[in-house]
Amino acid sequence: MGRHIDETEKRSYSTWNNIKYIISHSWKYDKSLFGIFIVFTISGGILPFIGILFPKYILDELTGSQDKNRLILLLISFFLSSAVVGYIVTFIKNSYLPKMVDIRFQFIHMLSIKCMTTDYKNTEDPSFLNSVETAFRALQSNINGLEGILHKLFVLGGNIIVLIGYILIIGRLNIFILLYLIANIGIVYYFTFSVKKYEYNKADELSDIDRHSKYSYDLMYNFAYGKDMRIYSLTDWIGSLFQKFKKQRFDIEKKIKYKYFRVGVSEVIFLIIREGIVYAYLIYQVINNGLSIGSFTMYFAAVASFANAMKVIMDDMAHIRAQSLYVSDFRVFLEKKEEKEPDHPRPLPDGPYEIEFKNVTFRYPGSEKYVYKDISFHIKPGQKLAIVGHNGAGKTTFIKLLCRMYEPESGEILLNGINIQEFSKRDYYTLFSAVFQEIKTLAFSVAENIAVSEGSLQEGKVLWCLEKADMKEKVLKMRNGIHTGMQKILDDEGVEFSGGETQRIILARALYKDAGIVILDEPTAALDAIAERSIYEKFNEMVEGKTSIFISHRLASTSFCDVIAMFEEGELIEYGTHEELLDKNQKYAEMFQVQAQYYKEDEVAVTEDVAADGLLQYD
Ligand SMILES: Nc1ncnc2c1ncn2[C@@H]1O[C@H](COP(=O)(O)OP(=O)(O)OP(=O)(O)O)[C@@H](O)[C@H]1O
Repeated sequence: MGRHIDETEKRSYSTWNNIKYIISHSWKYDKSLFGIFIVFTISGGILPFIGILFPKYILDELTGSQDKNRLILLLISFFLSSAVVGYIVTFIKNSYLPKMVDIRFQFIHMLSIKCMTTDYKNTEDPSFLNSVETAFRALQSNINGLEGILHKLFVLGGNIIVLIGYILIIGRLNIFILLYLIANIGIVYYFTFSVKKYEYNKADELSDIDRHSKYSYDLMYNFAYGKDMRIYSLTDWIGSLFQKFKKQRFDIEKKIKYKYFRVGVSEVIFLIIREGIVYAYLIYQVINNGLSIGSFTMYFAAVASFANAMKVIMDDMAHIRAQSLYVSDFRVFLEKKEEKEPDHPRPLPDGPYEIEFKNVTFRYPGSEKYVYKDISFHIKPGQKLAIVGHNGAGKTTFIKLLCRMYEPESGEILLNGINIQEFSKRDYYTLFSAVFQEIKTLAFSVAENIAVSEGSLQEGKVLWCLEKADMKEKVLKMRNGIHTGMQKILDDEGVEFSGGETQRIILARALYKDAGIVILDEPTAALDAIAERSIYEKFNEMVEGKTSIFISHRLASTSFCDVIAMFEEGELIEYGTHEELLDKNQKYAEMFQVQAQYYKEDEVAVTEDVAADGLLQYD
């Protein structure tokens, strides 16, 4: 049995651990960044001192011996060194930015792969969907999240060198002034971090709001809902929902910004007190203790810059700590446990395939209600099974379990006698050609849509499948034949097929895959009765020898199957051939008669003996 994800297990990583994680991945992606980092750190560390030390010596020279040669040498060295080092710093800044974006995209790729490969059940789980939003927060901007940390780490080295330099300079002046400055700035740092922490704590709430607001936003631009929007006057309702979510977001952001504003005000007050005291001390030293003007200027600049350097480092560290929380969410998401794959997966058996549900009990995660309680049945190799039943009877759930989208709570599903969980999922999926209820085509060409599951596109095979799905003629008449784009999202000249035509393309895709087990979950719902019959006749021929499962509400279309299973409220209530079930004259027969009546009323003649033969005929 696979293990369900425990959504309550929200772990977190320390900031240091996240830093190591980011550095080790960045090293893997782009080693040159580290060489750039060393040069940048050294140049960035030297640059501010050029601006502090040279003016001191120039001023001392001017107020002292006034040696012209020495003054010229000092001035030339000052301008040359600031130009060269300044140029290196600017050049490197411009060259590392695109590299960091590239690294962020590598992490986005990791997230995308996780989203595309996670257990299917997660995609129907709201808490999982929320955690996707939260994880993405670590990747959606240059200045925050993962890339934000990388930027800060990049400048942190240079800033630390600068800070050490200032500590040495100010420490020479007075150790207590130094300690006072450190304490004062430390308090401001504490305020800043607490607001950042508050902002992070609101992230889950914001994720939830964003998910709702994104959904209503997407609806407004999704023209597939165009008819419903107009007929059911959904416009105002969806518009107001979007406004409501935007307002909720705005209110939270307003609170966060207000907290930042308050921190900003207290920062200014602390700054005035801090610098006022230190500058008063410096002036006192000049007047009473003979501090030279050159030294005064140097200390003055060092104190002003020290506070700034320390604030920058503190802010950067607060930023790294706060953003590290998002990185933790990202990592926790990536590490979310998936259903355990077997350590030594069994090789797939050869077809034809026999399927057995053995005492299967199942309910959806988080749901009280059982969809199946202890159901057992058997599909023989190469047999065509039809599953029928009212809405919500559990037909699609049967397919989800068979395709390993969910695991049974108890019981087993066997393929040729082997529990399906003993195969790797990747291998197992290759066994199925499936057409699901929700028709999803891609905005690529007809041929790509059909051959998408295979590595190579064989045009002849595509045409053959289109012919079987009764679409060849129509597609070949289009401007670019099988290379015509579907939908207009990526191709202005893309075609919009009708519901029935799209369904045929999807059927062609299932034929193209030519897998050992065929699943059709209401594949012909959008087809008219005659088209449906024609498709089924062809499919009947195509699935010969393959194990196939058909789900349909139209009993006429399932009656050609070898055996029929009727579900009701998660129980298998009837099982047998079409004729056997008609003879039994119970629920299946009743449903069949009602539908036959419906067709008759629609002036579609149903020939009794053909119906008994298993196929409804329409004149
Ligand atoms: N993702 C889900 N989470 C929770 N319950 C679900 C989920 N999907 C389906 N159900 C419930 O499981 C039961 C069986 O649903 P299922 O989709 O298998 O029915 P069905 O027979 O295929 O219905 P229909 O003919 O309408 O397609 C229903 O009560 C449904 O509400």
